[in-house]
Amino acid sequence: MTDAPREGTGISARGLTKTFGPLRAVDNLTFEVRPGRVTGFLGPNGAGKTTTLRMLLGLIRPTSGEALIGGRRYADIDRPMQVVGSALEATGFHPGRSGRDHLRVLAATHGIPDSRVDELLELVGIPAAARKRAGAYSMGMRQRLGLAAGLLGDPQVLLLDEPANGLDPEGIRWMRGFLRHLAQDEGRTVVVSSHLLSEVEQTVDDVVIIANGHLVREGTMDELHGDPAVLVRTRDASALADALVRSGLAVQPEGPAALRVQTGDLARVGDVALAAGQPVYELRALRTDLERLFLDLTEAPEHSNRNRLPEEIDR
Ligand SMILES: Nc1ncnc2c1ncn2[C@@H]1O[C@H](COP(=O)(O)OP(=O)(O)OP(=O)(O)O)[C@@H](O)[C@H]1O
Repeated sequence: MTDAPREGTGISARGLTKTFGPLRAVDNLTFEVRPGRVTGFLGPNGAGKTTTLRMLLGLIRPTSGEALIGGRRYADIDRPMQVVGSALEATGFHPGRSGRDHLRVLAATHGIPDSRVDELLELVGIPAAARKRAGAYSMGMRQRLGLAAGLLGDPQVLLLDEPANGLDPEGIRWMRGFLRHLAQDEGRTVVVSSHLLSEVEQTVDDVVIIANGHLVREGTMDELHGDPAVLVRTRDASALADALVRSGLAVQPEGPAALRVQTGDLARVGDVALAAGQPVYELRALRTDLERLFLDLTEAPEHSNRNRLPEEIDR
Protein backbone atom coordinates (compact mmCIF):
# COMPACT_ATOMS: atom_id res chain seq x y z
CA MET A 1 0.00 0.00 0.00
CA THR A 2 1.37 3.45 -0.85
CA ASP A 3 1.97 6.12 1.79
CA ALA A 4 1.78 9.22 -0.35
CA PRO A 5 -1.21 10.38 -2.37
CA ARG A 6 -0.71 9.48 -6.00
CA GLU A 7 -1.85 11.12 -9.13
CA GLY A 8 -5.58 10.70 -9.19
CA THR A 9 -7.62 8.43 -11.39
CA GLY A 10 -11.20 9.60 -11.66
CA ILE A 11 -14.33 8.05 -13.08
CA SER A 12 -16.70 9.45 -15.63
CA ALA A 13 -19.90 8.37 -17.27
CA ARG A 14 -20.99 10.07 -20.46
CA GLY A 15 -24.45 9.51 -21.82
CA LEU A 16 -24.30 6.05 -20.29
CA THR A 17 -27.36 3.98 -21.19
CA LYS A 18 -28.31 0.34 -20.67
CA THR A 19 -31.56 -1.18 -21.77
CA PHE A 20 -32.85 -4.65 -20.91
CA GLY A 21 -35.56 -5.26 -23.49
CA PRO A 22 -37.97 -2.35 -23.13
CA LEU A 23 -36.55 -1.29 -19.74
CA ARG A 24 -34.10 1.61 -19.62
CA ALA A 25 -32.23 0.52 -16.50
CA VAL A 26 -29.61 3.29 -16.96
CA ASP A 27 -30.71 6.29 -18.92
CA ASN A 28 -28.30 8.79 -20.48
CA LEU A 29 -26.27 9.08 -17.29
CA THR A 30 -23.44 11.61 -17.16
CA PHE A 31 -21.38 12.20 -14.00
CA GLU A 32 -17.84 12.61 -12.69
CA VAL A 33 -16.19 11.07 -9.64
CA ARG A 34 -13.05 12.69 -8.28
CA PRO A 35 -9.95 11.06 -6.79
CA GLY A 36 -9.07 11.60 -3.13
CA ARG A 37 -12.75 11.60 -2.15
CA VAL A 38 -15.36 9.11 -1.09
CA THR A 39 -18.37 9.39 -3.38
CA GLY A 40 -21.79 8.01 -2.54
CA PHE A 41 -23.53 6.52 -5.54
CA LEU A 42 -27.09 6.67 -4.35
CA GLY A 43 -30.57 5.78 -5.44
CA PRO A 44 -33.56 3.70 -4.37
CA ASN A 45 -33.70 -0.03 -5.07
CA GLY A 46 -33.75 -0.67 -8.79
CA ALA A 47 -32.42 2.81 -9.66
CA GLY A 48 -29.61 1.33 -11.77
CA LYS A 49 -26.62 1.54 -9.41
CA THR A 50 -25.39 -2.04 -9.82
CA THR A 51 -25.94 -1.92 -13.57
CA THR A 52 -23.79 1.24 -13.74
CA LEU A 53 -21.03 -0.32 -11.61
CA ARG A 54 -21.11 -3.42 -13.78
CA MET A 55 -20.65 -1.29 -16.90
CA LEU A 56 -17.71 0.53 -15.28
CA LEU A 57 -16.15 -2.87 -14.56
CA GLY A 58 -16.66 -4.12 -18.09
CA LEU A 59 -19.00 -6.89 -16.89
CA ILE A 60 -21.80 -5.73 -19.16
CA ARG A 61 -21.66 -3.59 -22.25
CA PRO A 62 -23.43 -0.22 -22.40
CA THR A 63 -26.22 0.06 -24.95
CA SER A 64 -24.79 3.51 -25.66
CA GLY A 65 -22.51 6.05 -24.03
CA GLU A 66 -19.31 5.44 -22.09
CA ALA A 67 -18.24 4.37 -18.62
CA LEU A 68 -14.62 5.40 -18.11
CA ILE A 69 -11.98 4.88 -15.43
CA GLY A 70 -9.04 7.26 -15.77
CA GLY A 71 -10.41 8.20 -19.18
CA ARG A 72 -10.40 4.59 -20.43
CA ARG A 73 -12.94 1.87 -20.83
CA TYR A 74 -12.25 -1.08 -18.55
CA ALA A 75 -11.45 -3.30 -21.54
CA ASP A 76 -8.69 -0.87 -22.60
CA ILE A 77 -6.92 -0.79 -19.22
CA ASP A 78 -3.64 -2.74 -19.31
CA ARG A 79 -3.53 -4.10 -15.76
CA PRO A 80 -7.10 -3.57 -14.59
CA MET A 81 -6.62 -5.11 -11.14
CA GLN A 82 -4.03 -2.45 -10.32
CA VAL A 83 -6.31 0.32 -11.48
CA VAL A 84 -9.73 -0.67 -10.21
CA GLY A 85 -10.87 -3.00 -7.45
CA SER A 86 -14.42 -3.86 -6.57
CA ALA A 87 -16.67 -5.63 -4.13
CA LEU A 88 -20.01 -5.94 -5.83
CA GLU A 89 -21.52 -8.72 -3.77
CA ALA A 90 -20.38 -10.29 -0.54
CA THR A 91 -21.70 -13.69 -1.51
CA GLY A 92 -19.38 -15.01 -4.19
CA PHE A 93 -17.05 -17.00 -1.93
CA HIS A 94 -16.70 -20.77 -2.01
CA PRO A 95 -18.25 -21.84 1.32
CA GLY A 96 -15.77 -24.66 1.96
CA ARG A 97 -12.67 -22.60 1.36
CA SER A 98 -11.15 -20.37 4.02
CA GLY A 99 -11.20 -16.64 3.42
CA ARG A 100 -7.44 -16.65 3.29
CA ASP A 101 -7.28 -19.41 0.69
CA HIS A 102 -9.89 -17.63 -1.35
CA LEU A 103 -7.69 -14.54 -1.50
CA ARG A 104 -4.58 -16.64 -2.17
CA VAL A 105 -6.19 -18.25 -5.21
CA LEU A 106 -7.26 -14.85 -6.49
CA ALA A 107 -3.79 -13.41 -5.79
CA ALA A 108 -2.02 -16.31 -7.52
CA THR A 109 -4.00 -15.89 -10.71
CA HIS A 110 -2.82 -12.28 -10.85
CA GLY A 111 0.79 -12.85 -9.80
CA ILE A 112 0.28 -11.21 -6.43
CA PRO A 113 2.37 -12.67 -3.54
CA ASP A 114 0.77 -14.41 -0.52
CA SER A 115 2.34 -11.80 1.75
CA ARG A 116 -0.04 -9.25 0.27
CA VAL A 117 -2.97 -11.49 1.25
CA ASP A 118 -1.88 -11.59 4.90
CA GLU A 119 -1.24 -7.85 4.89
CA LEU A 120 -4.76 -7.21 3.63
CA LEU A 121 -6.43 -9.61 6.05
CA GLU A 122 -4.71 -7.72 8.84
CA LEU A 123 -5.78 -4.40 7.35
CA VAL A 124 -9.47 -5.32 7.12
CA GLY A 125 -9.40 -6.76 10.63
CA ILE A 126 -10.01 -10.49 10.02
CA PRO A 127 -6.55 -12.12 10.27
CA ALA A 128 -7.70 -14.97 12.55
CA ALA A 129 -11.16 -15.47 11.08
CA ALA A 130 -9.63 -15.73 7.63
CA ARG A 131 -8.45 -19.26 8.46
CA LYS A 132 -12.04 -20.43 8.91
CA ARG A 133 -14.34 -21.65 6.16
CA ALA A 134 -15.94 -18.72 4.36
CA GLY A 135 -19.29 -20.55 4.60
CA ALA A 136 -19.30 -19.86 8.35
CA TYR A 137 -18.72 -16.12 7.93
CA SER A 138 -21.13 -13.49 9.13
CA MET A 139 -22.29 -10.94 6.57
CA GLY A 140 -19.91 -8.40 8.13
CA MET A 141 -16.93 -10.74 7.75
CA ARG A 142 -17.88 -11.43 4.14
CA GLN A 143 -17.97 -7.67 3.55
CA ARG A 144 -14.46 -7.33 4.96
CA LEU A 145 -13.21 -10.27 2.90
CA GLY A 146 -14.77 -8.74 -0.22
CA LEU A 147 -13.04 -5.48 0.55
CA ALA A 148 -9.70 -7.27 0.95
CA ALA A 149 -10.27 -8.99 -2.40
CA GLY A 150 -10.99 -5.64 -4.04
CA LEU A 151 -7.77 -4.19 -2.65
CA LEU A 152 -5.50 -7.08 -3.70
CA GLY A 153 -4.06 -5.31 -6.72
CA ASP A 154 -3.55 -2.07 -4.73
CA PRO A 155 -5.96 -0.27 -7.08
CA GLN A 156 -6.34 3.49 -7.44
CA VAL A 157 -10.11 3.15 -7.76
CA LEU A 158 -12.39 1.16 -5.50
CA LEU A 159 -16.04 0.42 -6.33
CA LEU A 160 -18.11 -0.98 -3.47
CA ASP A 161 -21.74 -2.04 -3.69
CA GLU A 162 -23.55 -1.41 -0.38
CA PRO A 163 -20.40 -2.02 1.73
CA ALA A 164 -22.13 -1.31 5.06
CA ASN A 165 -24.72 -4.07 4.51
CA GLY A 166 -24.68 -6.51 7.41
CA LEU A 167 -22.12 -4.60 9.46
CA ASP A 168 -22.74 -3.91 13.14
CA PRO A 169 -22.30 -0.31 14.42
CA GLU A 170 -18.65 -0.95 15.26
CA GLY A 171 -18.11 -2.42 11.77
CA ILE A 172 -19.77 0.59 10.18
CA ARG A 173 -17.50 2.94 12.14
CA TRP A 174 -14.49 0.93 11.09
CA MET A 175 -15.55 0.89 7.42
CA ARG A 176 -16.14 4.64 7.48
CA GLY A 177 -12.67 5.36 8.85
CA PHE A 178 -11.04 2.88 6.49
CA LEU A 179 -12.67 4.29 3.35
CA ARG A 180 -11.85 7.85 4.37
CA HIS A 181 -8.23 6.81 4.90
CA LEU A 182 -8.07 5.21 1.44
CA ALA A 183 -9.41 8.39 -0.17
CA GLN A 184 -8.02 11.23 1.90
CA ASP A 185 -4.62 9.89 2.94
CA GLU A 186 -3.87 7.71 -0.05
CA GLY A 187 -5.58 9.71 -2.79
CA ARG A 188 -7.69 6.83 -4.06
CA THR A 189 -11.08 7.19 -5.71
CA VAL A 190 -13.66 5.43 -3.57
CA VAL A 191 -17.25 4.88 -4.68
CA VAL A 192 -19.82 3.36 -2.35
CA SER A 193 -23.31 2.61 -3.54
CA SER A 194 -26.25 2.71 -1.19
CA HIS A 195 -30.01 3.01 -1.32
CA LEU A 196 -29.93 5.11 1.86
CA LEU A 197 -28.35 8.52 2.06
CA SER A 198 -28.46 8.35 5.88
CA GLU A 199 -26.28 5.22 5.77
CA VAL A 200 -23.39 6.97 4.01
CA GLU A 201 -24.00 10.56 5.10
CA GLN A 202 -21.02 10.59 7.47
CA THR A 203 -18.73 8.69 5.11
CA VAL A 204 -18.99 10.45 1.79
CA ASP A 205 -17.62 13.76 0.52
CA ASP A 206 -19.58 13.81 -2.72
CA VAL A 207 -22.82 12.33 -3.99
CA VAL A 208 -24.16 11.13 -7.32
CA ILE A 209 -27.87 10.47 -6.89
CA ILE A 210 -29.87 8.55 -9.49
CA ALA A 211 -33.50 7.52 -9.79
CA ASN A 212 -34.96 5.29 -12.46
CA GLY A 213 -31.65 5.20 -14.26
CA HIS A 214 -31.04 8.90 -14.58
CA LEU A 215 -29.15 11.54 -12.69
CA VAL A 216 -31.12 13.64 -10.21
CA ARG A 217 -28.29 15.34 -8.30
CA GLU A 218 -24.50 15.52 -8.34
CA GLY A 219 -22.36 17.54 -5.96
CA THR A 220 -20.64 17.76 -2.61
CA MET A 221 -22.20 16.78 0.69
CA ASP A 222 -21.82 20.43 1.79
CA GLU A 223 -23.87 21.56 -1.20
CA LEU A 224 -26.54 19.04 -0.26
CA HIS A 225 -26.66 20.40 3.28
CA GLY A 226 -27.16 23.90 1.87
CA ASP A 227 -26.45 27.19 3.68
CA PRO A 228 -26.27 26.91 7.46
CA ALA A 229 -29.21 28.16 9.49
CA VAL A 230 -30.05 28.64 13.14
CA LEU A 231 -33.34 28.38 15.00
CA VAL A 232 -33.90 30.82 17.84
CA ARG A 233 -36.95 30.85 20.11
CA THR A 234 -37.75 33.90 22.17
CA ARG A 235 -40.65 35.79 23.79
CA ASP A 236 -41.14 38.57 21.22
CA ALA A 237 -40.06 37.15 17.87
CA SER A 238 -40.78 40.29 15.89
CA ALA A 239 -38.63 42.45 18.18
CA LEU A 240 -35.77 39.97 17.89
CA ALA A 241 -36.27 39.73 14.12
CA ASP A 242 -35.87 43.53 13.86
CA ALA A 243 -32.66 43.40 15.87
CA LEU A 244 -31.25 40.54 13.83
CA VAL A 245 -32.07 42.26 10.53
CA ARG A 246 -30.43 45.48 11.82
CA SER A 247 -27.30 43.46 12.54
CA GLY A 248 -27.25 42.30 8.92
CA LEU A 249 -28.77 38.81 9.20
CA ALA A 250 -31.56 37.39 7.05
CA VAL A 251 -34.49 36.11 9.11
CA GLN A 252 -37.70 34.15 8.50
CA PRO A 253 -40.45 33.30 10.98
CA GLU A 254 -40.44 29.65 12.11
CA GLY A 255 -43.71 29.12 13.96
CA PRO A 256 -45.23 31.70 16.34
CA ALA A 257 -42.29 32.49 18.65
CA ALA A 258 -39.26 31.31 16.74
CA LEU A 259 -37.07 32.55 13.90
CA ARG A 260 -34.90 30.90 11.31
CA VAL A 261 -31.70 32.91 10.89
CA GLN A 262 -29.40 32.44 7.89
CA THR A 263 -26.09 31.94 9.67
CA GLY A 264 -24.07 29.14 11.20
CA ASP A 265 -22.92 31.43 14.01
CA LEU A 266 -25.01 30.64 17.11
CA ALA A 267 -23.04 33.01 19.33
CA ARG A 268 -23.76 35.95 17.04
CA VAL A 269 -27.52 35.29 17.29
CA GLY A 270 -27.26 34.95 21.08
CA ASP A 271 -25.30 38.21 21.33
CA VAL A 272 -27.88 40.11 19.25
CA ALA A 273 -30.68 38.74 21.45
CA LEU A 274 -28.84 39.76 24.62
CA ALA A 275 -28.18 43.28 23.31
CA ALA A 276 -31.87 43.56 22.31
CA GLY A 277 -32.97 42.45 25.79
CA GLN A 278 -34.76 39.36 24.41
CA PRO A 279 -34.65 36.10 26.40
CA VAL A 280 -33.45 33.07 24.46
CA TYR A 281 -35.51 29.96 25.16
CA GLU A 282 -33.95 27.82 22.44
CA LEU A 283 -30.98 28.28 20.14
CA ARG A 284 -29.73 25.52 17.84
CA ALA A 285 -28.28 24.84 14.41
CA LEU A 286 -30.92 23.69 11.92
CA ARG A 287 -29.85 20.64 9.98
CA THR A 288 -31.16 19.85 6.53
CA ASP A 289 -33.35 16.75 6.67
CA LEU A 290 -31.25 14.81 4.19
CA GLU A 291 -33.49 11.77 4.14
CA ARG A 292 -36.46 13.99 3.25
CA LEU A 293 -34.36 15.71 0.58
CA PHE A 294 -33.29 12.33 -0.79
CA LEU A 295 -36.90 11.14 -1.01
CA ASP A 296 -37.98 14.42 -2.61
CA LEU A 297 -35.22 14.07 -5.20
CA THR A 298 -35.75 10.43 -6.02
CA GLU A 299 -39.53 10.24 -5.73
CA ALA A 300 -40.36 13.40 -7.64
CA PRO A 301 -43.13 12.65 -10.17
CA GLU A 302 -40.82 13.30 -13.11
CA HIS A 303 -38.56 10.45 -11.94
CA SER A 304 -41.12 7.88 -10.92
CA ASN A 305 -41.89 4.93 -13.16
CA ARG A 306 -40.53 6.76 -16.16
CA ASN A 307 -38.81 3.73 -17.55
CA ARG A 308 -41.07 1.05 -16.19
CA LEU A 309 -43.19 -1.33 -18.16
CA PRO A 310 -46.92 -0.81 -17.61
CA GLU A 311 -47.33 -4.18 -15.84
CA GLU A 312 -44.56 -3.23 -13.37
CA ILE A 313 -46.22 0.08 -12.56
CA ASP A 314 -49.47 -1.66 -11.66
CA ARG A 315 -47.79 -4.07 -9.29
N1 LIG B 1 -29.80 -8.64 -16.41
C1 LIG B 1 -30.93 -7.95 -16.29
N2 LIG B 1 -32.00 -8.23 -17.04
C2 LIG B 1 -33.16 -7.55 -16.95
N3 LIG B 1 -33.34 -6.52 -16.08
C3 LIG B 1 -32.31 -6.19 -15.29
C4 LIG B 1 -31.06 -6.88 -15.35
N4 LIG B 1 -30.21 -6.32 -14.41
C5 LIG B 1 -30.91 -5.32 -13.83
N5 LIG B 1 -32.16 -5.24 -14.33
C6 LIG B 1 -33.19 -4.28 -13.98
O1 LIG B 1 -32.63 -2.99 -14.10
C7 LIG B 1 -33.09 -2.11 -13.08
C8 LIG B 1 -31.91 -1.56 -12.32
O2 LIG B 1 -31.32 -2.60 -11.55
P1 LIG B 1 -30.01 -2.40 -10.67
O3 LIG B 1 -29.71 -3.71 -10.03
O4 LIG B 1 -28.95 -1.77 -11.47
O5 LIG B 1 -30.52 -1.37 -9.58
P2 LIG B 1 -29.88 -0.96 -8.21
O6 LIG B 1 -29.97 0.51 -8.12
O7 LIG B 1 -28.54 -1.57 -8.08
O8 LIG B 1 -30.88 -1.62 -7.18
P3 LIG B 1 -30.60 -2.36 -5.78
O9 LIG B 1 -30.35 -1.27 -4.79
O10 LIG B 1 -31.92 -3.04 -5.55
O11 LIG B 1 -29.48 -3.31 -5.99
C9 LIG B 1 -34.03 -2.94 -12.21
O12 LIG B 1 -35.35 -2.68 -12.65
C10 LIG B 1 -33.62 -4.35 -12.53
O13 LIG B 1 -34.71 -5.25 -12.36
